[in-house]
Amino acid sequence: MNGKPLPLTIAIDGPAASGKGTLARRLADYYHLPHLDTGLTYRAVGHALIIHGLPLDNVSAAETAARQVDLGNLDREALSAHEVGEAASRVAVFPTVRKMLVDKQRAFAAQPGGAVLDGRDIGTVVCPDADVKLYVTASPEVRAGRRLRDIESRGGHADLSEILADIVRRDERDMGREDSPLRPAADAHLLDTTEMSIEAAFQAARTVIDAVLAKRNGA
Ligand SMILES: Nc1ncnc2c1ncn2[C@@H]1O[C@H](COP(=O)(O)OP(=O)(O)O)[C@@H](O)[C@H]1O
Ligand SMILES: Nc1ccn([C@@H]2O[C@H](COP(=O)(O)OP(=O)(O)O)[C@@H](O)[C@H]2O)c(=O)n1
Repeated sequence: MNGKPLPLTIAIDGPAASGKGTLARRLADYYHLPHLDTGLTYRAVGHALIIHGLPLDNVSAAETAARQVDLGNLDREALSAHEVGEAASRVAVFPTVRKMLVDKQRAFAAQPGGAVLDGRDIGTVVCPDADVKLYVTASPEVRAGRRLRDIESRGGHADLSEILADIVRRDERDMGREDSPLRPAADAHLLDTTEMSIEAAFQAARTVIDAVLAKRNGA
């Protein structure tokens, strides 16, 4: 795209390893928008507790860590470990932690040109007025296979059935929590990538976004 009207805010949600981050980065690049992977903010909190040897149900330590999260300084490499994702979903149930992180995420989303954000509650809570909302999903088995390949590509080893069990447990926790559970916003476009390549998912998302932009332009 070139010369597309701004601002444009794109909200992408979905369960673990559905491909939302890959899609978000691709769309941000294509539409020249800043991107925030909000999962990294929850991962940063979980990671802080792990490295200080603190239990993951220590709310006040999680609050302190959440207050210190700096969006400009999120180390994707250090935060990408599978167990940090699990820790993130444990601390993500605390409403006070969520509020601190959501405030930072909303400030990012409020940039004049718009932004792409991906996570679990972007279309429902962080950016309920987003121009485009996508809910990316895929079968748990396919998602577990993708996560396993991620781990192996970083030189790690893991067991597919354990990864699958972790993913199912994380889905249940994320969908079942009281505050901001994972669910598609009523006006989200569903994108099931179970049998879609990264390129096909990108093209499908582009079709949705370009239709929204065309409508906005009165086409
Ligand atoms: N449509 C797709 N088909 C195949 N692999 C994909 C697809 N989308 C993403 N992936 C791969 O799956 C893995 C998880 O994707 P990622 O974008 O990190 O998921 P999420 O952000 O939802 O956790 C990555 O290795 C990515 O390259
Ligand atoms: N907007 C968000 C983003 C992540 N999270 C939590 O953070 C965890 C890690 O998110 P992530 O997006 O990095 O995880 P993956 O989908 O990459 O495995 C999720 O399992 C959620 O519990 C959240 O509650 N809200």
